[in-house]
Amino acid sequence: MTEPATPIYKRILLKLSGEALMGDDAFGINQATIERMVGEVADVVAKGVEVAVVIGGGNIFRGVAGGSAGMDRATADYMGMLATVMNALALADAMNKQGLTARVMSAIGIEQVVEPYVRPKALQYLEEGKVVVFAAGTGNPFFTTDTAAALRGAEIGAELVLKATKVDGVYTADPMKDPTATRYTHLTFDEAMTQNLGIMDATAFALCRDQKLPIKVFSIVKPGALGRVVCGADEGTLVHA
Ligand SMILES: Nc1ncnc2c1ncn2[C@@H]1O[C@H](COP(=O)(O)OP(=O)(O)OP(=O)(O)O)[C@@H](O)[C@H]1O
Ligand SMILES: O=c1ccn([C@@H]2O[C@H](COP(=O)(O)O)[C@@H](O)[C@H]2O)c(=O)[nH]1
Repeated sequence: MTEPATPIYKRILLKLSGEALMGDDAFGINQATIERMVGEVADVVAKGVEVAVVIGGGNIFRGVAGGSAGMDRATADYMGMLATVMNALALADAMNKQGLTARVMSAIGIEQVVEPYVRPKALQYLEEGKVVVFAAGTGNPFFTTDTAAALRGAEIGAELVLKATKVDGVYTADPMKDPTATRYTHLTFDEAMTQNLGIMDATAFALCRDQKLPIKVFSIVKPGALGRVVCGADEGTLVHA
C-alpha cells in the first residue's frame, strides 16, 4: 500500500522530548542525534509545513528531581526552564547549520541570549517559513514543557500538537515499566486523563481538550515518522476530543 506523501497540516507544534536528545548517552545532548532529528524537521519544512517547536529539558534537569533532593521546588523548576534554553540553543544551531532559519523565543527574560516570546512576532516568523523554537516552557514553575506545547500550540493556531518522544505512542501503561502494555491507535482526552496515562500531564491534556487541539504521540527515534505523521499516515497514537 502506498503511503500519503502530501502534508495535511499547514502549521504544527512539535514537542521534542529533552530526553530524546541524549540518544544513547546518559546525559546531555548527543550531536548525531540532534542532527538526525533536525533532518526530519527540515524534510517537513521543505514540504511547506510551518513548524514551531517546544523543547523539553529532561536530558539536563527536571525540577521534580531537584525538589525531591531537598531544593526549593520553584527554584529547581527555574533551573529546569534554563535547561530547555540550552537545548533550544543547540537545536536552533543545528537547524541553522542544516539550512533552516530558526528563531529561539524564551518565556523568561534573558534578552542577551535569546529574544523574548512575543506572540505576533512568532506568528510573523512562522508565516515567513522560519522555525520558531519556544524555550523556557510556560515561564512558570510547577508546569511542564508538555503544557507549554499545548499553550503555544493553541496560541499560534497549530492544527496538531505532535509529541515526539522515545516511545511510539500511548500505551495502556508505561511501556518502559510494563512489557505487557499495549498501544492505542487513538483515544479521547477524557480517556487519557481518567486512566491517568503518564505519557503527558493532565494540564496539557485538559488545555488541548478545551481548545479542541488534537495531539499525536509518536516516536522521534523511528526514521521518517515525523514526515509520515504530517502526511496523515497511520503512525503513533492520536489523542482527540
Ligand atoms: N501510558 C503511557 N504510554 C506511553 N508512554 C508512557 C506512558 N506512561 C508513561 N510513559 C512514559 O512517558 C515518557 C514520555 O517521555 P518524554 O521523554 O517525552 O517525557 P517528557 O517529560 O515530556 O520529556 P523530557 O525528556 O523533555 O522531560 C515515555 O518515555 C514513557 O516511558
Ligand atoms: O513551564 C514549565 C516548563 C518546564 N519547567 C521545568 O523545566 C523542567 C524541564 O521540562 P520537562 O517538561 O520536564 O522537559 C521541568 O521538569 C520543570 O522543572 C517549568 O517549571 N515550567
